[in-house]
Amino acid sequence: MLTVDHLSRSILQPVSFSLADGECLAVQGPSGSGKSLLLRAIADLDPHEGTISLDGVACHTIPAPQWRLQVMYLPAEAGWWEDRVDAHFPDWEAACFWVEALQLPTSIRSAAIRTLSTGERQRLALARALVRSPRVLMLDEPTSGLDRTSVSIVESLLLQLLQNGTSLLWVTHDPAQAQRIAQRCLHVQNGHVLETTLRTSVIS
Ligand SMILES: Nc1ncnc2c1ncn2[C@@H]1O[C@H](COP(=O)(O)OP(=O)(O)OP(=O)(O)O)[C@@H](O)[C@H]1O
Repeated sequence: MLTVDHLSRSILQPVSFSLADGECLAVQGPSGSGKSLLLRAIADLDPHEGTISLDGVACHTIPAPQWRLQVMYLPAEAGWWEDRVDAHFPDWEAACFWVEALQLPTSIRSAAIRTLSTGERQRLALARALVRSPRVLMLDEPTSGLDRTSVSIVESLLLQLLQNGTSLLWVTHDPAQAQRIAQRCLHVQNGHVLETTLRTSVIS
């Protein structure tokens, strides 16, 4: 269980909520409202006030890199620091499972990052996160650059992850997607966060 208690930073007003194992919370709100600030603070990537804990262990009590492996933030545009794809995957065999699950060709291994489409890079970044098996995965618009088929593939895969106990915080600008993936939603507006209940259940 992830617990966020009076978390605040810069424009982000104090927010408290919890996220159970295997639960998905949608995060919605206008551009510039503070959604990424919220997720980055939870990943302990930026200074913040308040307490964040995972199964009762507060993030400030463990080294930040260790926390970020368990409570992982995947930005809308992931960073790439090497030219070739496989240079970002220390264990390519393990990565293959996720690469194939995301319906990317395994030949992508030897591709140059700069030659990939936005959608390919987006799915590859997701594979890079999934191979590390985070307990909580925070996704910043993970399907924004994808066609409908790829969106369905990503949603189905993440649903399986939920069923296996991974927790998700999922930023989306698509209200229909929020309805499909989550039962609860955090609405962010001018740094204020309001929790609401969504009507329908997770993806079928
Ligand atoms: N490190 C920072 N310190 C202070 N303010 C910041 C910082 N990073 C971003 N901001 C500002 O905080 C506001 C919220 O930014 P944020 O990136 O969280 O928006 P967002 O809701 O994720 O928007 P979008 O949907 O466009 O991605 C913006 O006005 C942004 O300029």
